[in-house]
Amino acid sequence: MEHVLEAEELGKRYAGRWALRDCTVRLPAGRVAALVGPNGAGKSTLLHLAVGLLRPDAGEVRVFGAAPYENTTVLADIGFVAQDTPVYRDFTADELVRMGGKVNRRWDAALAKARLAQLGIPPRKPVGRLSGGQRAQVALALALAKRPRLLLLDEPVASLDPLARREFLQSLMGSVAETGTTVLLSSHILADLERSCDFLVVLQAGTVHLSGMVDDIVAGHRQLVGPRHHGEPIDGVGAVVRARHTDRQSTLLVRTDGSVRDPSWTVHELTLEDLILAYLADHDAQANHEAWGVPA
Ligand SMILES: Nc1ncnc2c1ncn2[C@@H]1O[C@H](COP(=O)(O)OP(=O)(O)OP(=O)(O)O)[C@@H](O)[C@H]1O
Repeated sequence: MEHVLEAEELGKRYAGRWALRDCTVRLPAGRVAALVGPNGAGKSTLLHLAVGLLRPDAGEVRVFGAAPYENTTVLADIGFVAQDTPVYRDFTADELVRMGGKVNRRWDAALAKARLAQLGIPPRKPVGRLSGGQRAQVALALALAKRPRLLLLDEPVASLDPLARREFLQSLMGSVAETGTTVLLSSHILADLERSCDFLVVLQAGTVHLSGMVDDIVAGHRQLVGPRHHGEPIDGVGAVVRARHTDRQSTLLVRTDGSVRDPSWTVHELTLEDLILAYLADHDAQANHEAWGVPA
């Protein structure tokens, strides 16, 4: 399988503190991948390393086989939209489309114009006077016009209304299906992801907790509800990811490679959103409380 992006024990420190650590992940070609994790998990840091804006402090990241920080030629194949959609605010969308043609090898101005026209973005208004969501659409249109082989999007839908969000993700999937572009997008809006992404990377406190094809991940997890569990093995369960207990009952998120046959457990399937939330919940509670000097 061809991997577009490969990170191997990748690490980045800011002022001596690891923002990303031992990050090993491989992104297969042609996927729309979601990068999820709580605030401060290291998502932007990973994306900035992948587009060569940051230099790794440990390990390595390769995009199309090259290290982006050292090898800037690979950047022609990468489209990137940063979190704050930093387009030049004094320029109009039309001017930005024309400027893009001057600084990019491959440039599909017609594609950008068709997208912006369809979205009703005014061509001759400075983008600084557009709404946040309209600016995000301009930034995406410019990134797509570059005809990138890998598109990195840092929270692209955060400022979009629900309809625009759906349209954005649908058109993204359409454009990916047409061009074979691989996409890695960070998002906090989990409900959208199951429909639009087929690969998932879960980051938590700078490390990868889960990555793989969405269908495999969903098929490989179940929630079990049953009698109070004290760690004894359960037939059909590979690992317990998370456990919650009352005096008499336990609720477990488990990895399973087959059916759970023990009749004392009720087995529930999980949505992708439930699964991600279960992975993320409570994880750093102890460390965070210690950092603030208050009891957990
Ligand atoms: N320039 C910087 N200087 C110092 N620390 C930084 C810097 N940028 C990020 N950090 C820290 O690195 C960690 C990871 O930040 P990052 O922005 O990558 O997280 P994120 O997952 O993108 O968060 P969010 O969802 O809030 O955008 C955080 O603890 C953050 O405070």
